[in-house]
Amino acid sequence: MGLIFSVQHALVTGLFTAVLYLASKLIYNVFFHPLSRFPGPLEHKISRLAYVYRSARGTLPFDMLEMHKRYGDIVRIAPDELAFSHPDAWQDITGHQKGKTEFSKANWFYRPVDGEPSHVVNESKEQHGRLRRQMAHGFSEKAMREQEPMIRAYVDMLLDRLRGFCESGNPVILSDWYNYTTFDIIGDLAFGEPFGCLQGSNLDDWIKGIFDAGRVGIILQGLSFYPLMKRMLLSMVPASMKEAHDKHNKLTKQKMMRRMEKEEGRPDLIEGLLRKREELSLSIDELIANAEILIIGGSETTASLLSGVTYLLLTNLTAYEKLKEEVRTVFQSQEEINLISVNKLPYMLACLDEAIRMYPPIANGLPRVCPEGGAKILGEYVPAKTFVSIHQWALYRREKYFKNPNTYHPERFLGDPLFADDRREVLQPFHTGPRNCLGRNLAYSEMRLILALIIFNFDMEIVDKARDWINQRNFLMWEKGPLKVHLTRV
Ligand code: HEM
Repeated sequence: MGLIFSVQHALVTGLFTAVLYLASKLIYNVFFHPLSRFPGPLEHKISRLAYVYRSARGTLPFDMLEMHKRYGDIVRIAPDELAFSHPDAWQDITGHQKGKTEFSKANWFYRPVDGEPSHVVNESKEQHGRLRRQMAHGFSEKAMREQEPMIRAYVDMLLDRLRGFCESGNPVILSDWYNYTTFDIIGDLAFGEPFGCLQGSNLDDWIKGIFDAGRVGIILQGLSFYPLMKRMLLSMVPASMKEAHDKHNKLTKQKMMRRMEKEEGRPDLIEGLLRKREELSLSIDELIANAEILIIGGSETTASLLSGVTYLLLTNLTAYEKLKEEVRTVFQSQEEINLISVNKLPYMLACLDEAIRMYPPIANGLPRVCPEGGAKILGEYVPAKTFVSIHQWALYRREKYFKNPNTYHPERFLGDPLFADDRREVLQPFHTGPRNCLGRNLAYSEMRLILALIIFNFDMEIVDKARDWINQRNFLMWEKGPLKVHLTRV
């Protein structure tokens, strides 16, 4: 009897203490936390759960727009995180800090699994600088000129495969074919060999492994705030998943070994790191991690945008007709179209920029950490260690920065007076500052080459069922459905 009473007593006391702790934490977060003066929805101020829930549901970009509309340019989206939606936020958070400490990247987001090898995107400041300098060689103008024949060969293969569909009369899932092309190109540039996607008309298993890992990554990011639960779940990972992971790693290692056996001086994106491997103390796993991040960052982003621009053109026929006219007037044969000559297509560039605005490949915020001593962002003092982010999709859909933000108007990038008050400097899809995208020029060149050649060679019509294709959820990447298009040879 006495024992039962003691156990009951201990349970009640434990429960009471837990409830008291939680209640005081909630009250502290709302009223006494250093961020309590910033506005935001109550459920976001009290705990991280609301943010995790919106990310896991895939609606974070759209929810962020609603929150910024309601609470303004600065919103408290978690007890320890602020989201900013203003052109100046780019410089304040991601820009060069001129004599001040830079914002670092948030570990919970960039390193969701402890002990995984680092790469250029999640490295600490010093090693990042060294890696970036080396990798930059592969992104130079000279390197890109040398890479062009290889890139062109894959684009020609894409065109050949698409011609086949014209003959069959069936619609083609263009979103898949863009993915096949960009994966094959980046496979060759990062590992020295394509994935065979264009050849086999499907995504290689190795790539599927990367996508699966991405999905798991989102869950692990959210769980970083609940370490106990994370440890528990990680200990329950089924053997089959571990085996798949090991198989993926083995295949990747073989790929990297094959690349290392290739000739020295290959003009690709990994050569710079291989050349200085010892100086940079790069293990084979770190080399692989860098090649993998190039694959993820350099293919899905570009393929998404190509799908996005195609969808937006085929559902905005005035813009589509104008673009056709431009491409088919400037060029008389497809041999004239190359990485340099695509610069003669200003309307196409505007079409791409407007598509990036409406369908940015990286739609959510990539969280940074406020440095020691805190920082001023948009004139407000933000304490050290606060997570801060800029959510691109929400930023680009605000009326205060873009007139008619929900409709497709490439003209806003061509000086049309109707859009004179647009704040175009707000559009920074490749970020700004010392950690901005290294592949920006490559991405633009690749997208312009592919789009110009497709527009030159085919007339396109979207299949009716694909008309609401753009209504997608977002899990760091867009959950793209099949973009079905009828193609006719010109
Ligand atoms: C439309 C296409 C693309 C978009 C929108 C895009 C966007 C971005 C963004 C926002 C970042 C910053 C990431 C962060 O701060 O965590 C980034 C970094 C990076 N991107 Fe891209 N990217 C694109 C295409 C590419 C391509 C084609 C490559 C190369 C194959 C590439 C390589 C990189 C690399 C290496 C970094 C890391 C740079 C550093 O940390 O110093 N990207 N990209």
